[in-house]
Amino acid sequence: MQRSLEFCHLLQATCPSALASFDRIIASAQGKKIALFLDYDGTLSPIVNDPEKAFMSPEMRAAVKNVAKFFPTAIVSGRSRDKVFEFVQLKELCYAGSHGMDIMLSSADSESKTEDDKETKLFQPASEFLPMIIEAYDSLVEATRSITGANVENNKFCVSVHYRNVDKQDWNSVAQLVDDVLKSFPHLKLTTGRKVLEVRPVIDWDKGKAVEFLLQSLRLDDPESVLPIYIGDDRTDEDAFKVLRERNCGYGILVSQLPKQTQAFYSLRAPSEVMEFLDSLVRWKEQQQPAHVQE
Ligand SMILES: O=P(O)(O)OC[C@H]1O[C@H](O[C@H]2O[C@H](CO)[C@@H](O)[C@H](O)[C@H]2O)[C@H](O)[C@@H](O)[C@@H]1O
Repeated sequence: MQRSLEFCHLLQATCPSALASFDRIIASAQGKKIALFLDYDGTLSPIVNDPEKAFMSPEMRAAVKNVAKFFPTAIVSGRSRDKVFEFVQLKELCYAGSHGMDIMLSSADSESKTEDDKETKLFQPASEFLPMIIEAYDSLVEATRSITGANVENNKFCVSVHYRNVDKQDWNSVAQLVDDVLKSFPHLKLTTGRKVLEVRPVIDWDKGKAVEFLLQSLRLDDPESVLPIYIGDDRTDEDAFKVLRERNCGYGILVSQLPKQTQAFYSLRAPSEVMEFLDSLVRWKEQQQPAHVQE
């Protein structure tokens, strides 16, 4: 208990709580439109052992639905776009799957329009890698078959090799097997996340680039009139935090219970605090509406 309190102080010291700093955050949003970017696993849903069961709560879904009524909102996830949509189930959002390599500008539009219209709303900078990713997925499944608890997930333009449920003494073997497979795929690279090894194309594209692309495409790239806020918990979210910090145009919010090196400005300790933050944004916006609009 003592130890976790100390950690908490350290994190607060380097990266203040977004809830405690809420007034300061909204003060810098005065006269601007807030644009929200939300990671999924560990941010909107708690981390669980089975990636197929990482459901978000109905309360969190309602909180995201509510913020999206007031602010343009996008989900930016390492999951495949289809999978993360299956979890979130909100048509009013934009979705960037596969760590930003599969962007659908508006899922609401995607159902009602023709195939041509759909294509103009889709951005897939790694599409040429699709056959290679399928091949790598098959090889990784085969290579890790003998490791109890290892789980390979196909995220369309990238592949996740999970070791959360693998005995700790076999973690190095998983890493070695993945390295060995990658020797046959020089155009794929490895990144790491929360008890997961992520295999993806070597292209210069990440969640940071995806956020820049979304800001531009949605005409939200004027820092004088837009304040982007990105909330995420993982290493891959750091690319997005960095973009906002370097452009000096918005805030990254790291979701973490432990102190971490981060490019984020603020922190929240768990998805429950993310929900509280989203609810606070909605309450603040509702208070700003003239009475006749609220009725
Ligand atoms: O960018 P994200 O939406 O955060 O996706 C990153 C990875 O998230 C998922 O894995 C993580 O969450 C799982 C469920 O809680 C957990 O079991 C796993 O250990 C975590 O690494 C997802 O399954 C991966 O494919 C994503 O790359």
